[in-house]
Amino acid sequence: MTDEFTTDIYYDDDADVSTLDDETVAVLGYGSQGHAHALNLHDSGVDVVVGLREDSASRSAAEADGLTVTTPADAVSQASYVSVLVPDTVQADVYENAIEPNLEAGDTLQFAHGLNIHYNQIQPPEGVDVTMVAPKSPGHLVRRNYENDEGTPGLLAIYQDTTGDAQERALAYAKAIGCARAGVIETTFQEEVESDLFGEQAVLCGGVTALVKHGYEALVDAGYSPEIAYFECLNELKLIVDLMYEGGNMEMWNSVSDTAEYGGLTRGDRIVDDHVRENMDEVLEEIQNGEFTREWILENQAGRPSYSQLRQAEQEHEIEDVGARLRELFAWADDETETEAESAEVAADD
Ligand SMILES: NC(=O)C1=CN([C@@H]2O[C@H](COP(=O)(O)OP(=O)(O)OC[C@H]3O[C@@H](n4cnc5c(N)ncnc54)[C@H](O)[C@@H]3O)[C@@H](O)[C@H]2O)C=CC1
Ligand SMILES: CC(=O)[C@](C)(O)C(=O)O
Ligand SMILES: [Mg+2]
Ligand SMILES: [Mg+2]
Repeated sequence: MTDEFTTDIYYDDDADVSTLDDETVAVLGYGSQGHAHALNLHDSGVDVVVGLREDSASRSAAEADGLTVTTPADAVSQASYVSVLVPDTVQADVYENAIEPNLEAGDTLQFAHGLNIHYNQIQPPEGVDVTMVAPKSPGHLVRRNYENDEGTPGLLAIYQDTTGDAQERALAYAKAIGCARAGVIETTFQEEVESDLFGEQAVLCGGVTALVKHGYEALVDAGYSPEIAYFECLNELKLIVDLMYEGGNMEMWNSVSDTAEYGGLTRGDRIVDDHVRENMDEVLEEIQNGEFTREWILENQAGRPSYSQLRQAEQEHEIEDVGARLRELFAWADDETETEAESAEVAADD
């Protein structure tokens, strides 16, 4: 563990996967996170059973991957460690119908996102440990990094420690899925939920795609070709962010031209200005006061009308078609099979 920072960060040497030797881990769900956790745990020598509905399209993938698959209720009844990796919006229902009836004293109930616990959608019983191991990465990269002998940073939180060794078991789990290779930061359910919801809304998913689309539209509306706009504002973003990922903003600044560096440093704050920060603070407030979660729960209860409409509009944005056609022309495109994300998306939709 390092104490260089304000939080405790744990690494492989701080955890022992053999802690789980006598445990059976039920992984409920086999989508983005579920398939990664189940396969990484399995490859780390942990006894895993996957819990999926009888009609789930994910079943064939999990069985083809050599994993034992059963229903969520049966998986929980077999397990002493339950990892809830179904969508946030169905967790309360799965908990009520499959988990709670089969949970036993001394079991671990674990999440990869704290929303349902923090916003009181699930009230766990006394007598069980309630933990969180939350990878800071999309699931298919949690798997890819593990297979490449790398890892993804993760957050670890203990909501309830009845047995006295909740943290030891959660750390063993985090190591088994590869997070301790990169660092496991101790936090709380509240801090994980609020920072994760904010990050995905304001920066990683919402903010960045809005920036890309506005940049694309500004160029195309000014008469530049869609192909140039796509390569400039979307494709090259990965290459830029790769440098930031490897060595911080300065590695990127050191690699781009002086012209780009001067232009970026002088104009960047005009594009993402104080008004954007005010909007960020407003979005964070909606997360902290529960407004976002209430809205998301009501949206699902209504059958996702806005979600479906927004997703359709996103799919129909010109940049999607231009990008798909350009990616097909990449010299290596013929080698591509269905991407992991696409296969995880299929699994998630069932
Ligand atoms: N997607 C990501 O990369 C990340 C997700 N998380 C968290 O991980 C958890 C799982 O999310 P994802 O992996 O994105 O889910 P997903 O949508 O990719 O996959 C959901 C899986 O659950 C199954 N499923 C759906 N409804 C079900 C039901 N009623 N009963 C049983 N199985 C059902 C689906 O067949 C699928 O296998 C969530 O709490 C999420 O917030 C945390 C970090 C990152
Ligand atoms: C991949 C991830 O960390 C997210 C954006 O928080 C999520 O998928 O919920
Ligand atoms: Mg996240
Ligand atoms: Mg998230």
